[in-house]
Amino acid sequence: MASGAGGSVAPPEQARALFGDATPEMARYADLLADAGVTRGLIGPREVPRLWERHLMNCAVIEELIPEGAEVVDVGAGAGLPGVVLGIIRPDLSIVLLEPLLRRTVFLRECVETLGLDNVTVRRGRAEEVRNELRADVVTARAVAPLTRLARWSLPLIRKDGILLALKGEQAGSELEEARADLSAQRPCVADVVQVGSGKVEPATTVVRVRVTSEIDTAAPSRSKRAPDGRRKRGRKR
Ligand SMILES: C[S@@+](CC[C@H](N)C(=O)[O-])C[C@H]1O[C@@H](n2cnc3c(N)ncnc32)[C@H](O)[C@@H]1O
Repeated sequence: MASGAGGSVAPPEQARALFGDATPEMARYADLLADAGVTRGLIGPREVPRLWERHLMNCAVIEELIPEGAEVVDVGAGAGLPGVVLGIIRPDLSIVLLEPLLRRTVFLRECVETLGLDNVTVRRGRAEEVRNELRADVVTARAVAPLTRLARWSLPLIRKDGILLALKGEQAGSELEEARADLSAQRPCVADVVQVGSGKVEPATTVVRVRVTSEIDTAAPSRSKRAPDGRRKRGRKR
């Protein structure tokens, strides 16, 4: 991994409280973002002082919406937000970081390798190109596209009873109301806006949650083998 940019930012007290034992690993990821992430133009240098509060912690709190052992696709992962964060704090999840741009996938692969995240894989491509190959219980997306377009790309990837979690800002409610009819026309679903992380992050993270209530009509193979009890095997290479 190339180095030489902005150095590192120590985790604030609230981050230590939120991440617990995962804090050192999260700090390594923060260093990768602050260093190679900045020199390669994947995040702006002005983001470095607010990496923890605005990016890592803000992303991490969505984990409370994700069921145990879920298969997750992070659409438009960019430099790994929220997918890498989730991979660090939730080793039970199986996560695909889906990203079309080569230099971003190179960085993501380096992060996965450096952090030893064997529950995370990187896939180069656009969401609309992988609908016959990838299936997810949960699709996450942050700062990727307006909701209608994001849903058009993402809903075909989601299993029945699976969810799209779109991290949005203050306009989430109005964006959802404008998109609601279009979402239902794409696939039967129910959608709401939820706040997560109250008391852990300030402000709380706003998420548009879309639960798909219909089966996918085309079959695609599962990405990972489940144990006989239906749960994924845990464990991580260090
Ligand atoms: C503004 S960045 C956000 C990255 C990251 N999620 C974050 O919050 O920092 C949007 C990302 O979406 C990716 N993207 C754009 N269109 C896409 C598509 N159709 N499928 C998957 N990713 C896409 C872009 O390449 C870019 O990396």
